[in-house]
Amino acid sequence: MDIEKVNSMDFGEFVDVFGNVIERCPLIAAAVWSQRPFSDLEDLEKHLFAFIDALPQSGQEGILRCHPDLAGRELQRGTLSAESQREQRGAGLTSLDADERLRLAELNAQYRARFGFPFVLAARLSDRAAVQRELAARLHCPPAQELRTALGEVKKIGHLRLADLLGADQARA
Ligand SMILES: NC(=O)N[C@H]1NC(=O)NC1=O
Repeated sequence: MDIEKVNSMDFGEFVDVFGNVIERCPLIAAAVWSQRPFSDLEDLEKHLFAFIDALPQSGQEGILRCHPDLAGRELQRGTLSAESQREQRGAGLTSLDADERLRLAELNAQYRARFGFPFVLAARLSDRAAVQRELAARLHCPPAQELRTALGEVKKIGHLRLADLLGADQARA
């Protein structure tokens, strides 16, 4: 998919295609649509991320709260978004044994109790051992620093999802 195609999308198509670049936050794609035309993929990404950066802390925390836990109940129930399912499977989180699942559930709960939002990590850049290690380490970070780290992970996830969307059609072209 090239940038001309992106710039020619009407609102509905644009939100359909880019609405889950930021997990379960289609409002962000909806907001940047009116900022077309984009000069390239990086420009589109810049607008999406600038929207996140401009939000008050409550909005940024809201974005984090839209993310499902890693190896959490939604994975067990099969109710994840297609993107999240792929990412979590890729990191080996669908094949944890019972002890690993329990340990992650405990750490996820401690993290949520401390910060008030779920632990977010770009699973595609990680694996099951690193997820647990990172979660245990980030549990001890100061809240303001942790909010910045978590939003950085949201952007890494978004960057990879955008690359998938724009790379997929290039392969077909
Ligand atoms: N909690 C969390 O990090 N979830 C996200 N991470 C990722 O790579 N995909 C997700 O849905």
